[in-house]
Amino acid sequence: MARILIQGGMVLPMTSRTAIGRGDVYVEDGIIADIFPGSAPEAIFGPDLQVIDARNKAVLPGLVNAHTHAAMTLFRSYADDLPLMRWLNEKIWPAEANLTGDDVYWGTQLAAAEMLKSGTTVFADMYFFMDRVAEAVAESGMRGHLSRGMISVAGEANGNKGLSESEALFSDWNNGADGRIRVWLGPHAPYTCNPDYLKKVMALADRLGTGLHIHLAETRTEVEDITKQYGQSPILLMDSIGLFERPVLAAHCVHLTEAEEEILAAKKVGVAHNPESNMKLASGIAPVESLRKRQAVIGLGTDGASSNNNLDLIEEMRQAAFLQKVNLFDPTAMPAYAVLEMATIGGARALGWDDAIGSLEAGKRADIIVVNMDQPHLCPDFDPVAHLVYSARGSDVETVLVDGQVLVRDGKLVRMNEKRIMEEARARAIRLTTPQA
Ligand SMILES: N[C@@H](CCSC[C@H]1O[C@@H](n2cnc3c(=O)[nH]cnc32)[C@H](O)[C@@H]1O)C(=O)O
Ligand SMILES: [Zn+2]
Repeated sequence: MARILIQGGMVLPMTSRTAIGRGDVYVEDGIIADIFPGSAPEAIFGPDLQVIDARNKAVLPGLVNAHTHAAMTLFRSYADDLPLMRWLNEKIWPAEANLTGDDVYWGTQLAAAEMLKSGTTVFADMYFFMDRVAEAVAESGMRGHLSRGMISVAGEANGNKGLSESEALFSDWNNGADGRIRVWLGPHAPYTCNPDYLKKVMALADRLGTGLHIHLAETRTEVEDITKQYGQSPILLMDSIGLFERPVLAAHCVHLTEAEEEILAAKKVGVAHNPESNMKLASGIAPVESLRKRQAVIGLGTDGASSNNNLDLIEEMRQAAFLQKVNLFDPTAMPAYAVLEMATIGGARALGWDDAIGSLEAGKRADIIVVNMDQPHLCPDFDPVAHLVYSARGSDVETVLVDGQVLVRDGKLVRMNEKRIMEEARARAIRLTTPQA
């Protein structure tokens, strides 16, 4: 039996703010067996116990990246300073047309390396060649919530391919990698999937017993175009076709009326908030403080590295807080603990994975990060929550466990070959963005 004790840290279980305190987290065979306030009893110790010293460190659940396109790391800083539709149509989609499965595999490896080093243990991904994404997730030791992006606007054959590949991905990989992979369906957006197609996607999801990951209400242009085409906004259109009657993870949700906020909250739609992508593409400011007050389910995402341009959720937390505060002229809006909840248990709920991850509780999987707080920019020690959200950086993450396996130690990747991954990514990025003769 593999036994680990994370000893003497400031434990933030993310079950409630009052539960925060010094303690020992005890892991057995990949599962959190117990959390001892103060210190663990003598009986726990023994020669087979691996002890991780967490004194002057924060111990919290692994961060949940609730929306990304991992392999888009290959397009990091390839196309900047453009609005969404020009960015997609003129730069990203033409470059993506050259992608191979190997590119997606290496791009995902690069993303996994970056995410793990900054404390992210699970990511919700929507892309293509998803079997190769699954392979990279399996090898990296991370957890993946994977969806094959599906569209209907490129023709019926393409739409059907999306459906059949999604079903194959589900049967090959759902609960794969020792349960570290779950598969949902990924209809891309209302402007790339028409209602008839979405109904087919919904039927498939119900037959498989799984959920949907979609982009919704990202830009004003989307809301205008969909309203012109179908007579109602993206959220109302989705509601009217019954999309929200099953688990849904909706990325962005930037442009909402109050009635739409109510629908998202009432239907328990998981909202993936991506403040940096929304700022960079100038999409707008999602009303997440208002959604939070309505008890909506909200997670935090980075979106792809090509619209962020990194996958650092610690930085994303800070931006999420500041954006709400300045937008509402209210410094009490989106307080630090609420942001940390979005990045952990909120994200886990949005992914429908809070049965197993998102908080430190006996019985949950041991996805745990240890952050070094013994540094000038995190001193003195008033409030570890505020430090994590307002002062910390991804590089402060020292140790990362997924399923009880140590994947980052002393800030270094244990099983991944970072140098090899970067060499592959550099070469592939150049090939992908060079016009073919
Ligand atoms: N284009 C694929 C299906 C979509 S995969 C997911 C897609 O989302 C795109 N994407 C990335 N970020 C965003 C965003 O913020 N909004 C909308 N789409 C995005 C990304 O470039 C990728 O093409 C096909 O032909 O089968
Ligand atoms: Zn996206």
